[in-house]
Amino acid sequence: MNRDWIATAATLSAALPYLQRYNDAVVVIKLGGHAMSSDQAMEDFARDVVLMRQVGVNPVIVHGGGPMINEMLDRLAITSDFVNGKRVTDQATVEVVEMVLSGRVNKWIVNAINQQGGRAAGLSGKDANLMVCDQDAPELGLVGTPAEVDTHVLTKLFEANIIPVIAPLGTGRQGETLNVNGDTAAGAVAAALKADRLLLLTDVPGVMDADKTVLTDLTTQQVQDMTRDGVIAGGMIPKTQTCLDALAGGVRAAVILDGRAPNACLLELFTDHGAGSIIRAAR
Ligand SMILES: Nc1ncnc2c1ncn2[C@@H]1O[C@H](COP(=O)(O)OP(=O)(O)O)[C@@H](O)[C@H]1O
Ligand SMILES: CC(=O)N[C@@H](CCC(=O)OP(=O)(O)O)C(=O)O
Repeated sequence: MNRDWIATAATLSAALPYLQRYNDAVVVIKLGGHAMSSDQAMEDFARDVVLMRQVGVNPVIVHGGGPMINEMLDRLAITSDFVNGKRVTDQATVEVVEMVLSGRVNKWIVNAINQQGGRAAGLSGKDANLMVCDQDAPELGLVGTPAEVDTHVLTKLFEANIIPVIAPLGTGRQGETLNVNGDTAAGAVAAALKADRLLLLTDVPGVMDADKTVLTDLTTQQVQDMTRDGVIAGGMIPKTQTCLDALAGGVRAAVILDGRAPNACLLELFTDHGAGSIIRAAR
C-alpha cells in the first residue's frame, strides 16, 4: 500500500475527533497586518479558512492592517502616533483608515477566500449595526471601544454558507465613524457570538516567558502576573487583555499563534498539540 496514503489516512483518523468537536463551532480569527506578509501567505490562510468551512466550522475573520494604514498615511504625508498600542485618530486619519481597511485590505482577504473556492463577504462594524461603539480615551480622538455588538448579520451569513470578513471600524453614538483596534474588535465579536475559539494570529509563536520559551497553556492568573512583571509587554498587552476579556464574555478559549506558520489555524484546531499559547475559560 502507498506509504503517502497510509500517512494521510493516519492523519485524518487522528483529526476525526477534532473535526467532530468543531462541527458547527464558531471560530473567530483575527488576522493582523503583520501576518498578511505576502500574497502567498494570504493564499495559504484563505485555503485553511475554506477547509475549515468545508468541515463544518463557522469561521469569522476580523482583520487589522496597521502597516498598510501607515504606508498610506506616509504617502499622504499625514503623521500619526500611538498611545498604549492604539492609533491617535483625527478626521483625516479615520478617512484613510476606512479607505485602507474596508477597501484594500478587506477586499484582498475576501478575494483570496473566494479564489480558494469559498464564499466570503466583506463588511465593517458599521454594517447592519454590527459594532456600535463608545469613544475610547478622549486623547485618542476618533477611536472606539465596542459597546453593542449585533451579531444578527453574522448568523444570517453562516446560514447562507458565507464567511464574514470584518474590518474593525464602528459607528459612534452620534453616527460618527470610529477606528477600532483589530484585536479589540475580534474579542468583542467573539464574546458576542460566545465563540468556541478566538484565534489571534500574530508574528510570534505565542506568549513567551522571560527565557523566550513559548508557554503553550496559560492561565488567567499567569497572564496577569506576567503583565505586572513586564514579561508581557508592548503589543502583547492589548492582545492578552483581549483574550481575558473575551473569556470573561463567554468565549471558551483564546489562542495567540503565529499567523506566518504554515497551516497555523488547522494545526491549532485539529491536532492534539495545537499551536501557540492557549488561555482557557476557568471552569
Ligand atoms: N511575552 C511576550 N511574548 C511574545 N511576544 C511579546 C511578549 N511581550 C511583548 N511581545 C511583543 O508583542 C508583539 C505582538 O504584538 P503586535 O506587534 O501588536 O502584533 P500584531 O501586529 O500582530 O497585532 C510581538 O512581536 C513581540 O514583540
Ligand atoms: C485604534 C487602532 O489602533 N486601530 C488600528 C486598526 C488596525 C489594526 O488593529 O491593525 P493590526 O491588527 O495590523 O495592528 C490602527 O489604526 O492601526
